Amino acid sequence: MESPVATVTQRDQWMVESQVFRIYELFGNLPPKAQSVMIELQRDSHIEYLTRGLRGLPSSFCVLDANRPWLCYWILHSLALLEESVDDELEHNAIDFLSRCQDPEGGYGGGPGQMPHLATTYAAVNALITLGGEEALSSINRGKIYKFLQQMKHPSGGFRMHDGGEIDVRACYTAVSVASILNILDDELVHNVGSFILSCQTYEGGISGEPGAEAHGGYTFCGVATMVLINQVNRLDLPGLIDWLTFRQGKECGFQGRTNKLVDGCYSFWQGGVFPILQRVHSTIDEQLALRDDGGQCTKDGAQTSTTSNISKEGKFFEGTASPGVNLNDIGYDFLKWPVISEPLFHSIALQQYILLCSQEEKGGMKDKPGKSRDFYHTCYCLSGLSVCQHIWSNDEDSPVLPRAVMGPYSNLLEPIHPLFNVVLEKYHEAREFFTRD
Ligand SMILES: CC(C)=CCC/C(C)=C/CC/C(C)=C/COP(=O)(O)OP(=O)(O)O
Ligand SMILES: [Zn+2]
Repeated sequence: MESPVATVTQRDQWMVESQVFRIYELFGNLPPKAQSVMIELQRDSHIEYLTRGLRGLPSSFCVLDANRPWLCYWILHSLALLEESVDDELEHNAIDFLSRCQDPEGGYGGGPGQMPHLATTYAAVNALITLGGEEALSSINRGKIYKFLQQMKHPSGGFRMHDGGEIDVRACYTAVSVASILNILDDELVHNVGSFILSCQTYEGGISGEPGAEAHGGYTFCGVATMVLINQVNRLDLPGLIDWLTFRQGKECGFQGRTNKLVDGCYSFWQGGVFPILQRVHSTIDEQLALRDDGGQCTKDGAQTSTTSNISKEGKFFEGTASPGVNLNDIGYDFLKWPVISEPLFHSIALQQYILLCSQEEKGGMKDKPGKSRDFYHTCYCLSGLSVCQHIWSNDEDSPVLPRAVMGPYSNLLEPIHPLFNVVLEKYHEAREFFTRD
């Protein structure tokens, strides 16, 4: 039987060839001026668009009234990726606003006085971590957030988005991501989360929002990142996941969110962002592939059916409890040191071309695709995806990014992110130090 590795590599090769051909066809048709303008990241225009958005936040987003912590995160994270800081007044206003979104009983709502919600809690916490500094970080009431997370925990193992709300993979990710980055993740919160996510991996290989639904990029990122953070990534069928994921990069060079749908700039992160995670769990992938070659059953609980004793360092599975000797709250930090030996399984230059040529607005901001309007959500996730593409060839956080990894001039280079939390790496380290000191 042909090895699944060979299949992935072969398909990857075909994909690369067709994309390279397609992009030169597209790019070659642009007038020379447009080529040089568009291939460059319009850094100043993006900064202006984002800063204007942040200034207008208190008054101009009535239609997104329940999403204002998200707007803070999308804008602040985009600015941080562009290595741009905000002035003291804007920073103070953002901290003050987010503090007013914090529920006295724990968690953050979509606006002051609104019911706490896991998605806006994730957004608020990531926004404050992105701002950094004593005022922002100490404004987060971790004890109350822990209580809120306990209240959202459902007997199935999953989490509800809010009181009486939906139970899905997004809720698992936002709860686990917040708990992990704030150093409050424990066995009680983790109990059966892995089984819930496992029940959402579909026959296609990707992950859906809830059992029985369709695999989708947004939920796939959430599911994979959560499984790593709870040390259970080996329970997923990783070769199946890679197969699904690699086929989501289309001939337009961008990613689609699900089979037979159109590509969209935001999936540059939701799909593209899974690859740097997979690169760090290569030994678990190899183990699952070896199990297939051995004729062993490569079930979703691969570690349990392994015929070998060679269980990889990362992702040992112990249901309901942390693996002995593993501190759950250290996984996100240790993950950064896990060795990267495989090359990315997608075409990172082609994706940068899609982002810069098709998603970028010359006047600032990014969008789904040509013909659509720019918005802060797409700006955040296109820039996050662009950063992933540029840094994916670097083996560790200290090795420099080579010019050939960056599409366009080297000045296009963005700050690196922590792949599991999607916050700028430097901001992550500051938060880690702050929340682990006693
Ligand atoms: C951290 C966090 C809260 C993550 C959210 C993840 C995320 C983006 C989920 C996507 C949800 C979804 C099914 C969109 C489909 O939209 P569509 O039908 O308009 O788009 P499509 O045609 O591209 O599938
Ligand atoms: Zn989109």
